[in-house]
Amino acid sequence: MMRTMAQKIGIAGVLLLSMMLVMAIVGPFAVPYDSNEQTALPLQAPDYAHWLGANDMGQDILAELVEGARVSLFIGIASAIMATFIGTIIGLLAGYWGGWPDSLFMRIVDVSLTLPFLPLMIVIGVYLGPSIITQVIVITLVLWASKAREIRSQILSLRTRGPVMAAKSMGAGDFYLLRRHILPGIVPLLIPQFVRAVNSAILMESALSFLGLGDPLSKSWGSILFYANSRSAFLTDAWLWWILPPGLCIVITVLSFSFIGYWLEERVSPRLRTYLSAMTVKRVKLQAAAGVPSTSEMTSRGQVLEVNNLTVGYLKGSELVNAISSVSFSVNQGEVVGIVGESGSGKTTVAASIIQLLKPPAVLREGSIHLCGQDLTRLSPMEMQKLRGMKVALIPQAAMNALNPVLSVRQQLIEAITAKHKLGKVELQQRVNQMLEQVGLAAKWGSAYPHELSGGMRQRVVIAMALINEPTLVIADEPTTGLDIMVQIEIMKLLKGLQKRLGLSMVFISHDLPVVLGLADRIVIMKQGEIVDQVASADLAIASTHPYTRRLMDSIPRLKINEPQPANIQLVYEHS
Ligand SMILES: Nc1ncnc2c1ncn2[C@@H]1O[C@H](COP(=O)(O)OP(=O)(O)OP(=O)(O)O)[C@@H](O)[C@H]1O
Repeated sequence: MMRTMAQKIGIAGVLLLSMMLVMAIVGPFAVPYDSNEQTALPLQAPDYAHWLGANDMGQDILAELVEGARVSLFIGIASAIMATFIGTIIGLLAGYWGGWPDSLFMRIVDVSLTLPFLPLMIVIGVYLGPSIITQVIVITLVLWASKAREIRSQILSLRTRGPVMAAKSMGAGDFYLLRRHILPGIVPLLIPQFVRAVNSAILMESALSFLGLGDPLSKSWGSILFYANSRSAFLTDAWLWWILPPGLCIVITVLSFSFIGYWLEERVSPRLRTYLSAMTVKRVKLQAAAGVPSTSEMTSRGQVLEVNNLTVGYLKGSELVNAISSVSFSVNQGEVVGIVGESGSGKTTVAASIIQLLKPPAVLREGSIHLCGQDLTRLSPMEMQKLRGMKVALIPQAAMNALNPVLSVRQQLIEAITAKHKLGKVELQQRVNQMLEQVGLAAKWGSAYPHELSGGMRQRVVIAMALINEPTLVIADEPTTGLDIMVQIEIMKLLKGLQKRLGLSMVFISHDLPVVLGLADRIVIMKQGEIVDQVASADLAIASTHPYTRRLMDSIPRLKINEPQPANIQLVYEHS
């Protein structure tokens, strides 16, 4: 069975922690601890042959370590549970209800975060008396506030997310929202928080006890170090048997919790889990890919893009399910290739593969994507980043998602240029104005923010951003989705004009055959992840005999009842 790195680390963490737990739980039966007898260990080094209990002194050390494991683990885990619990409740109340509870709790959090650790211990220790409980209270007081703040900010972001708003609009109550949407959203945050809290608490307890502020009646690993230090063990040979063992126990425990936390974080966060699995599979598969045409071979064919045998899968559990299989097509210089298919046929997966922005759990299993002779599947992320915008650009589906709401149109266009070129201020402004004009927006719109524009205008800005660095290939992934029919026609006219004027090579993706026919020179028809037909647009009505293509054509609405199907569908779009 193949294990991810996180799983291996998690297993190491569990093994290390088990050692410590066995020591804490079973240890006292083997080496009972008596606080009256084992308070003053001698200074001279023991006989190491008898270290593990064969003589009295070895037995004393072991008994103290075992007792230390019980005390340190108890304080660490108890403080972490309390700090995480209090932090979660306060963060939840403040973040979810806002208003005065938020203001009140956040002021308390601010004050708590400024509390100094040592004076707090001394003050509370004086009032309550030094004990394990006092240590748990002080450590909890120090740790809970940062947890509350993290949880609050997570909830602030969760409570305005789409699913929560949708549930609210359906009349869902607060309890339902908290149980179904908010709490599951913060669990992935709680686990690493708890583990970090255990580690911090163990380290804090050790530090307090080492400084002599621990419980004098119990022996933690920190107080063993305190006694060792007070009898100058750091300066003599005694460090090896008096300081090293408790020090190692602290390190092993902290490491074990960190390892387990890392693994648990991956377990409870599906995104993280699929990401790691996808990364593992991707490496294996791509190493296996072979036999792709050489760069010189590709260039001699004169194609801008050649996709060969592309297969991409999505990890579902431990299974890799193909979303697209053996997809092959090419785009010539100045040609527009339309990819048409019903929802879920794999169009977006093809687009994301070309621009190498497949998101986990997607795995590029095999195939090659040659852009101007370079196989994009073999480029490093850095090399690919350099090509994006310059050689290949994407016009995405939802313009609003592609634009930064806090930057003006001009700032965003300037950012797109300066990411790739060094231009002076005047040249930058000229280029931005020129691009705005090319997409049919007056220069004054440069100072507008995305929310001040209509959907069609936003889409124009996105087109301007994609074209501003004059890419060789443009991928337009359903660029008219969500726009009304008149704006769709405007955007299609704009794209067609730009394509002709700039001689763009383009992959145009849509589920709408008439829309694609209005622009594309060649049509690639996809169904269930495979290409089922490829034909020149002009010949589609006559040349294509594939039943699926014919069905798509039959589904195009006719303008008049009883009007015969036009021979060239391209006319339908142009007249509409
Ligand atoms: N994140 C994902 N996890 C698992 N499967 C996915 C994921 N994204 C897409 N798929 C699957 O991949 C297949 C192709 O999806 P893709 O989005 O590429 O299709 P599409 O043709 O672009 O659809 P649409 O037109 O609706 O956007 C679908 O079967 C879909 O279920």
